Amino acid sequence: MPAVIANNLTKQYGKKKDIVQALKGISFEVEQGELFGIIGPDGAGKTSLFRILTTLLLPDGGSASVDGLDVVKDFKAIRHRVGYMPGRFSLYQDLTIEENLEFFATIFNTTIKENYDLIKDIYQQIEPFKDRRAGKLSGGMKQKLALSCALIHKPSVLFLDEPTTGVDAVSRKEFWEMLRSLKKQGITILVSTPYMDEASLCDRVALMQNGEILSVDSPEGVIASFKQPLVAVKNDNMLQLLNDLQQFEGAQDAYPFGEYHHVVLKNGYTGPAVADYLRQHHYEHAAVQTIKADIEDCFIALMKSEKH
Ligand SMILES: Nc1ncnc2c1ncn2[C@@H]1O[C@H](COP(=O)(O)OP(=O)(O)OP(=O)(O)O)[C@@H](O)[C@H]1O
Repeated sequence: MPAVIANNLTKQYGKKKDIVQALKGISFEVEQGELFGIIGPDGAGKTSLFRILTTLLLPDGGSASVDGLDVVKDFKAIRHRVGYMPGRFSLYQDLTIEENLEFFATIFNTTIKENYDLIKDIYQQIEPFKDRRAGKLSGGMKQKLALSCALIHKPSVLFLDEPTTGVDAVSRKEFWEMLRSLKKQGITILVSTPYMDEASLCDRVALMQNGEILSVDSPEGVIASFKQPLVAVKNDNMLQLLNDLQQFEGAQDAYPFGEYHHVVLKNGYTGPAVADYLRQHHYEHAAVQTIKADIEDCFIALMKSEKH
């Protein structure tokens, strides 16, 4: 039995002229023990989806189950089985680290001691500061405390809504390592993120945009679906270069990518054709390299093809 099943979920906000269709019929399944990513920009509908699956919001249509339990009918039972780390900091700022953790343990009728093993690796990193108020912690420490609190009742499915947003690169990396070790303990994890590069750290990812899921696949599967030739181009005047690349008849798309511009070529065009075009436009020293698509290139292509 899959750990999570979403079947044609819909959700809208507002009335009449101001209606926002936040979820437009979302369907997917997450297997037990999977680390499943939901990647999408702000406003894609990730929070609405997580709030429905954690029984904090009712869907307008469709159905969903977690651990075989229905999110509407069996909401009470589900609440004991899921851990939820909301996007915004959810802890009590005036309580200390230890008091926050005790509070969450008490609501679930358990104790820190009882489930210490599960949170040990994470909690030990902040335990030396256990008397510090949550409001006075750094972003990375808050994140570790919030994760400990979401885990303290030993959930079988963990929902993490944008846990790495606004967190520095080192803490982001550490956080993903923590998730991989939680996965080894058999916990199913759904994690949402706006960062496309985090997709490659998941077992499978769903790409979400405007209330719809555009694809569900393994990171390798997403990359394999990219069939167009791709080149990376660099020169001194990157802004002018981008404009010129976008005018190239063989370019299907051109966009900034780190210190390069990536150009997706129409079939039949190759790197040397791009180099010729640039020479004709007086770029004597532009570096043009044929490259393999990265997961971000694949998502950009999927999102743009959906928009058209
Ligand atoms: N309570 C609400 N009332 C009106 N519109 C809402 C409400 N909550 C969300 N929305 C709208 O629904 C859409 C989806 O929002 P949601 O928060 O689910 O997306 P998200 O992917 O989590 O984005 P974010 O990271 O910005 O929270 C957005 O257009 C948002 O403005």
